[in-house]
Amino acid sequence: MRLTASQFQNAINQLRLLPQQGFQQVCIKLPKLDLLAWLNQQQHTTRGYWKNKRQQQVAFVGAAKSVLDLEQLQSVCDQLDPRNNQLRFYGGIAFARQSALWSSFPHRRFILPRFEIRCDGEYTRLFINANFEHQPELEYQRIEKAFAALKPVQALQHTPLKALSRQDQPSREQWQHLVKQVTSEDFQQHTAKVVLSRQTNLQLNAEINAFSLLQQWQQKERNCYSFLFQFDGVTSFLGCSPERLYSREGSQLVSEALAGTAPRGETSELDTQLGEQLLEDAKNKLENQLVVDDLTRRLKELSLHVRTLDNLELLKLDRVQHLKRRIQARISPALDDRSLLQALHPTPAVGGLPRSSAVQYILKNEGYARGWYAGAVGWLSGAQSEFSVAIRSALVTPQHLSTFAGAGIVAGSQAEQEWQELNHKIATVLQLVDKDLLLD
Ligand SMILES: C=C(O[C@@H]1C=C(C(=O)O)C=C[C@H]1O)C(=O)O
Ligand SMILES: [Mg+2]
Repeated sequence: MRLTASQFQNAINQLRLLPQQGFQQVCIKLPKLDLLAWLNQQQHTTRGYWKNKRQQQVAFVGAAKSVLDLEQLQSVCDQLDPRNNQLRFYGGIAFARQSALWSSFPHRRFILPRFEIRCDGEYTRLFINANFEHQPELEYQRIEKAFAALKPVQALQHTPLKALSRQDQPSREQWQHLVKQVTSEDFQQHTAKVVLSRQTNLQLNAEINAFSLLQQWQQKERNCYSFLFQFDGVTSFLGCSPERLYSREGSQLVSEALAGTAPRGETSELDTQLGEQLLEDAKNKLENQLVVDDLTRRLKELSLHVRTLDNLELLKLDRVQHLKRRIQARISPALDDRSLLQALHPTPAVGGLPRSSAVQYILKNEGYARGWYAGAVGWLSGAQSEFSVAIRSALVTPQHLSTFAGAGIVAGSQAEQEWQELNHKIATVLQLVDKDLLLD
């Protein structure tokens, strides 16, 4: 990053002219740079990355403010100016259960980064954020220190790796048992859908670079959100998710039901055929419809007006294609992101229906802690926000990678087919880690 000491000093002088209270921000124009490569060089314990489907991306380091619980999140939402879409808190909320593996990813974690570099195609800009809730002079010292620690960008290296072992939780046998239980007549009478999931653990022969992995992954999945969060300098949660939880611009809210899956075809004819079959398939349509119904019901309780677009669309990804229905709503300006997140998450695309019994079943039976997998990740500001459902994701430490996949189990689901659906969903990342990794 070519930012001179005098440019930085100018920015600090600008900051001093602003009211020395609350959260403040200044911005400097930069030449274009590779954000993931830049992030890889930084030494700050908090690092993160976000890219939306319009290819607008941001890399951030350090934290001017951290939010760890609902009360703090509420207080931040209350403080944010409803006309400002630049002061942004990035982070996420977990699915539900935590474990030692997820120790730096608590139930909720949002940060106002110390430094953000945003790149939206036209401009590359550095934002410096300040938190004047405490002593301003101390805050200036922190900013100086974080600035002094910034490192110049260096190209990312993509090192080939080998997986030494693979372990699935639940195992194939356990999966068969769970699917049988959920599809049984008795169970179906009270719970129509449970999204069962699996954690696949890989032990690697050498150190894996999370930034390089994400760079390769997002090149394969351009129709996706792309994200990375690291809060302890070591453990990264990253992924390329096709699913929007919601985005909000003022009182306009956009959401979607993304559920129902088929693999991609090897030829374009086969691919079109698989897509057409998916659009007509009763089990997959049911998976999707249950998400539509629940999201519209919940949004109706919160909104002034809700509209579900009539047509089912296909969303084509690297290894799978999905059914998608768009949903729009007009919300009251008084409704904040804390309330929206609480109302909409977890949708039946990752939990099930009814929510509470499906989630209880998942917690009791999956046999591992989902952590931030199937949670919600994104950012919020006063005027705007954007959240993705954290699927197609992985938790990465230097020699270990856990990746996750779920499948909506409804009446008519077959255990073996659903197991294959999980494999299709993780194929993109597995092949990037080790191109010889065989799917079972
Ligand atoms: C839960 C996941 O995906 C969800 C399940 C789908 C399905 O079962 O068809 C499709 C998209 C998502 O709603 C995942 O990828 O982990
Ligand atoms: Mg499915």
